[in-house]
Amino acid sequence: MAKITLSNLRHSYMADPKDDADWALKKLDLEWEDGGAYALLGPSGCGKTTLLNIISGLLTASHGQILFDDEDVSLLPPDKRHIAQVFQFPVVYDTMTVYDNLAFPLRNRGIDEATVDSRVREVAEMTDLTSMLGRRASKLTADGKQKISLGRGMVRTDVNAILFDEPLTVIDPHLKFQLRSKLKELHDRVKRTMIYVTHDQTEALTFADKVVVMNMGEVVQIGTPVELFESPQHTFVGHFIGSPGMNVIPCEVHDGQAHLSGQRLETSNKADAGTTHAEIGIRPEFVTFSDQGLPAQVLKVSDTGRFNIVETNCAGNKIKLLLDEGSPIPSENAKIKFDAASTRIYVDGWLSGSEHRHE
Ligand SMILES: Nc1ncnc2c1ncn2[C@@H]1O[C@H](COP(=O)(O)OP(=O)(O)OP(=O)(O)O)[C@@H](O)[C@H]1O
Repeated sequence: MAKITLSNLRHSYMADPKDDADWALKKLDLEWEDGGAYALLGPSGCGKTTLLNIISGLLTASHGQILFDDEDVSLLPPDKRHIAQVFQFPVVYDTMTVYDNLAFPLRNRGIDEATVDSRVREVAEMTDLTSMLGRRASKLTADGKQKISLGRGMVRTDVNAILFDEPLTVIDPHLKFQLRSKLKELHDRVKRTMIYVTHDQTEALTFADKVVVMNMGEVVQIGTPVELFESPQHTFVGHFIGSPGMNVIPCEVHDGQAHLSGQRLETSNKADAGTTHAEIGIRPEFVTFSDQGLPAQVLKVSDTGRFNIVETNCAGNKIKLLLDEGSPIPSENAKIKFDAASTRIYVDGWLSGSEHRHE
């Protein structure tokens, strides 16, 4: 197990990168604690796989360093880094038994058979494979095979970290929930540094203690699931996390205060000095119908079971509300109100006044 530090890391696939867009990874400085459960979350193309490959050594970064427990491993080949990786598609030897598949990484390193046997049985028990140890891997379903991959990722005790690259892609939707919870449980038991890459917020938020949210090659926020929900540092985080995501509404700024349709809005922060145009971020959970609010027209109501998602038009902006089922929805003369403590001003996408603001 190891603490992993990324220092001043950048990567471009181009020989001569010129502008910002030429970098698959912009400047990254990160520290992952020993034994932590992390998720790397972001849309397709944001640089997740590039970063995983740099950690495992399949790719050498154009700039910067990667350290395991303060030792620079930037130039070490993959087999010297002691990283276990679980990929999107199960990597199993079909002709071998489940037992032999799980034993493979250990036998490959010359571990004695008694240790192999006890580790294989322990990991099989954790991954619910005990009753299948004698079966050929080819006889298992896709999720069974992916459990073998997970088991193989965990069977070695000498790994610095286990990397999961979208490991639930091939799993049936109804089994995803089961495997997601399993992974969390496995982390709690083995306490290894685990990094889970996904574009699915539910997977990231269920698994990780801390989520690293990436967009266009940069980290926009690192936080616990609650922090990402309650205080998004960037409109991207607000919009990407949550269902539906945060409302992001252009507004005018006078003397640091946000105005919408000529009305001043109560917000939890002020706009940076000199700002005239900005955006308001407010989650649908914190918008309500109220006689004191801004005039809005109800466009659509979607019933999700426990909640209603109400889409409104307020001064030309689409604003969503998330209401408990049974909460009244006005049929005319609707007015909406934002909860002041959860209404934030964002400038150039970043939370106004925040230290995290991009330089
Ligand atoms: N081998 C490569 N050569 C050139 N460009 C690449 C290569 N691999 C990735 N890229 C580019 O680098 C950027 C980041 O890609 P990366 O695969 O790391 O993103 P990702 O977040 O893992 O996306 P996905 O979820 O689709 O795999 C993208 O713009 C991609 O087109």
